[in-house]
Amino acid sequence: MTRLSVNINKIATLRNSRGGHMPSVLDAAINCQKFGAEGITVHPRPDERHITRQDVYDIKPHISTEFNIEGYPSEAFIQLVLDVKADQVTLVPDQPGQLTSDHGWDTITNHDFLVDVIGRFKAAGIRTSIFVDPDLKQIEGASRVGTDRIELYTEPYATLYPIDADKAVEPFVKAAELAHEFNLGINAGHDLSLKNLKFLIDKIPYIDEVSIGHALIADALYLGLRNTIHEYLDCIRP
Ligand SMILES: CC(=O)[C@@H](O)[C@H](O)COP(=O)(O)O
Ligand SMILES: NCC(=O)COP(=O)(O)O
Repeated sequence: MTRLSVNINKIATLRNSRGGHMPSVLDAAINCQKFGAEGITVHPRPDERHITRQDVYDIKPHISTEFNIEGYPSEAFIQLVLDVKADQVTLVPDQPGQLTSDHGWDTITNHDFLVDVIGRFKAAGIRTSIFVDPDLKQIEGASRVGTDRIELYTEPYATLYPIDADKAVEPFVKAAELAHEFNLGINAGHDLSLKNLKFLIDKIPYIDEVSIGHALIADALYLGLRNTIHEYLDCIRP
């Protein structure tokens, strides 16, 4: 059954815009779980544009579901994740100045690096996921680096979906089928929304987890956080 992990980066964006503590990122983590979220995702970027390192420490004791920490595996990031012992770490190949995550790993050229980093997290009992494009060569490369899961980068799906849903989802179905053959767990995320989520789940029902933030927090401005989370859950389990 697919789990919904709510990414609360954008709560922190709003909080940081005034330099204070409102809206509370911790309250958001607590309430998202109370409203039905089955995980909390944060991406503490090096510039702390939204989620800060301190947020990660503040949130951890209040996670009653699953804590997924995303980021580029710099030594500082690795130590942070090991220190708080996240339930899952999602490795993304982001450069510090990137506007957002916009591509998956080259799992072939980064093979040795990923094997080393993944091995450190697995030795600590932390589930690993690596951000990948729906490229069959990269999925095959992912099967060789020891990761527990992949996370399919779904922005291309979300962009093409309104134009041609079947064409948009096709590469993701093929990538998921291959990952399944390799016994890799399958997460998905980036630009998923109330518009495109149900179709993706219908076509790939064995997705383990979707992590959704930007659109969900935007929807909550109009629907409220409780109703929004319920609507996203209804897309996953109608
Ligand atoms: C990895 C991914 O696709 C997103 O979770 C990413 O963390 C979004 O980052 P921003 O919220 O900084 O755009
Ligand atoms: N891994 C994807 C994620 O956590 C949230 O991405 P988005 O919904 O903010 O685009």
